[in-house]
Amino acid sequence: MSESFSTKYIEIHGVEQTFKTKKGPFRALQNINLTVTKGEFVALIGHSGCGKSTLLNLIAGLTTPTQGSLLCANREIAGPGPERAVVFQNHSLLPWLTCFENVYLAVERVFSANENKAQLKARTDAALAMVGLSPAAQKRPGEISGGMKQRVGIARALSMEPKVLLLDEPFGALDALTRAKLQDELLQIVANTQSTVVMVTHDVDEAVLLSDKIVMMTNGPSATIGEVLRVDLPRPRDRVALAESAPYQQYRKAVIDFLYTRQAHVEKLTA
Ligand SMILES: Nc1ncnc2c1ncn2[C@@H]1O[C@H](COP(=O)(O)OP(=O)(O)OP(=O)(O)O)[C@@H](O)[C@H]1O
Repeated sequence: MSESFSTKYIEIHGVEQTFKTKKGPFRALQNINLTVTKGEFVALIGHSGCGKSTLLNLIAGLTTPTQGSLLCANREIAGPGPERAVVFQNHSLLPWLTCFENVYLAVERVFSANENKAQLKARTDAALAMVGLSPAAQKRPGEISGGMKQRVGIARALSMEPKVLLLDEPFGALDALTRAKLQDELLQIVANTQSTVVMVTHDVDEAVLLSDKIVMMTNGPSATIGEVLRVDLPRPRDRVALAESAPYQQYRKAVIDFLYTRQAHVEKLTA
């Protein structure tokens, strides 16, 4: 197997997604072609309603395309799988379980066939430690902040050791300071775990700060990929130093130009 072949983690070929609606078929996406390589951080950005979540759901295997194909690690994506963990904006934790139990549930599902309880517990502890949540392990979601809940969601996803981490606006509901802190933590975690990440965002700065590649989508209906911007900023990235740098500003401007000049449609974007 050649190196370039084996490092393609996600391949999307000619994908179209049409929904059945009361008013007839609605084509949300058309002709989507994209490759995400191992260890790459990809941001999906575009105006509200263009189809970012639809595309992420297809990669997650929560839906199937009406045309085209999606592969993960050279295998057709035919449904959800532990190699593709999803973190949603609303953290979707089970409120009656502690943070530890929420993560343990996922660990158990993926590893219980081959590992004993002590090993599963160690994995859970390690995932919570990775997001700095060991002290809150025995608390329930109702007893912790929104940012902490989101960290539990990320810990739960990471605990499954997924090949790909799929993030659907994971920080969208958080205040600016918490959001910045979690972005920095995510950068650190991704550097440590070498994870492959696809993240939906509305935030231009978030996309430039985190990504290796920004996939800019045209407006729907029948949205497609308008442009892919490669972000060649060195890592580790420091938000304060970067904000002043000329290359950062150029990447930022390229995304803003695409969104506001070429796909003008003002809604919900943070620039
Ligand atoms: N199950 C569905 N049935 C019918 N239409 C749908 C369905 N899911 C999504 N759509 C439509 O497909 C389009 C894309 O939706 P999607 O949620 O993927 O956009 P988005 O870019 O993620 O939006 P936002 O940024 O606001 O979250 C929208 O017009 C939406 O109304």
